[in-house]
Amino acid sequence: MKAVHFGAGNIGRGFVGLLLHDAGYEVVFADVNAELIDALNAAPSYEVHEVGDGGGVRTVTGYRAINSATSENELIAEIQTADVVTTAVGPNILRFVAPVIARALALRDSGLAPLAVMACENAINATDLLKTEVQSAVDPEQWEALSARAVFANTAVDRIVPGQDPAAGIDVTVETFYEWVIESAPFGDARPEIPGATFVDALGPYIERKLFTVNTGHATAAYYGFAAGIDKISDVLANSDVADAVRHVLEETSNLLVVKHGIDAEVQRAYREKILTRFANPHLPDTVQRVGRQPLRKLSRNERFVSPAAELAERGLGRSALVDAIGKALQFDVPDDEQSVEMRALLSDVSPQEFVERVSGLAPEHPLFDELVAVVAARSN
Ligand SMILES: NC(=O)c1ccc[n+]([C@@H]2O[C@H](COP(=O)([O-])OP(=O)(O)OC[C@H]3O[C@@H](n4cnc5c(N)ncnc54)[C@H](O)[C@@H]3O)[C@@H](O)[C@H]2O)c1
Ligand SMILES: O=P(O)(O)OC[C@@H](O)[C@@H](O)[C@H](O)[C@H](O)CO
Repeated sequence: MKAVHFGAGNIGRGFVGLLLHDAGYEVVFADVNAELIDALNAAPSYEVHEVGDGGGVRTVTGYRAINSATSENELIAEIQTADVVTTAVGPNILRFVAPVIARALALRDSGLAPLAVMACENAINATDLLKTEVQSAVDPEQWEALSARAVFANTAVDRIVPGQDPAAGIDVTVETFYEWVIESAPFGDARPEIPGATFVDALGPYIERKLFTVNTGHATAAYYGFAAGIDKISDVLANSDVADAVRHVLEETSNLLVVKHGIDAEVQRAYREKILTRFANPHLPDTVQRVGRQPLRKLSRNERFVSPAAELAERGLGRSALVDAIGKALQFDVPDDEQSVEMRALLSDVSPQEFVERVSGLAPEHPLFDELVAVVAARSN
């Protein structure tokens, strides 16, 4: 069995690549980072250091790595005969990897079993987005035939993989916890063999629970922590103001998840308590800069703050902690982060109303709109 994985970064090496390797796949990493590709190809294996309770060292062997920027034909040939394609490149990058997948599908033997395509990104229905991008890279008359050569399935991935110490080379430090949930319906009776993953009938509740608990809580901790001058995520919750803010935000998103998806309130309470212990893992060298990265993406319409706050507002439920956290996100000032720089420019160049429309995608008549305008205006003053 062969899997091609786009994005040999933190989650690519420390989670998706590891689980595919454990499942018996020959893993082919594709990445645009030439140094990383060379380092992977120069070593017969890399180590995944799982830190925290029950931690240990895992070794990934038998992989190859291809520079997708310079060796496109080689990559297309690999995808043509692969069983699985996964991505962990960031939702905004999916449009760049889609044309290569489209070209490989065009050349793929129609007698082969369909290629299983799964985007492993922190976004709702990321694989649907990838599929749309693949389709738009194909001649419309060919799409019906080509689409039969692939199965696209949405997934939710959860494992905290911090930025890595450059001295570690290609080895990766990760937390011990992991969860990979995959929607089963697109595969029918022919699911890919990935023992470390869980297949579910309906992914919606799982991806929303993950994004609106793990990622909303994480980003809240990052933005409050950054504003308080704290660098390490594991130190952030020791600040009682930050801990209160994170708990309050998670109570609000939990209310939504319980009402919307029928998740048991006690199960959800235990889930969020477990997550707080994961954030506080002192062995993970994670930073507020990584967790808060790309604030404009995180403040967009279908993301971890605006989506739950908008739905709570539509239902007449409390969302003040989420709105406050959005206000904290506006203080994220990291010169190396392009979206932080862009956000700061927007805050000074456009009115609060225009900022909210452009960044959150909400229309002025939405019940959350004025609350967001107020928080942006307070920040701009
Ligand atoms: N790190 C985590 O804790 C974590 C956990 C769950 C999900 N995720 C999600 O996984 C995705 C990747 O996150 P990460 O933390 O691994 O980021 P990362 O920056 O460590 O890795 C991304 C990799 O993608 C590569 N890349 C960029 N453009 C590319 C292209 N056109 N083709 C091929 N490769 C390309 C980069 O060179 C980099 O190696 C994001 O969507 C993130 O939200 C991350
Ligand atoms: O990857 P992002 O930028 O969407 O979010 C940053 C972190 O919250 C995220 O990477 C978590 O570590 C991860 O989602 C845990 O499963």
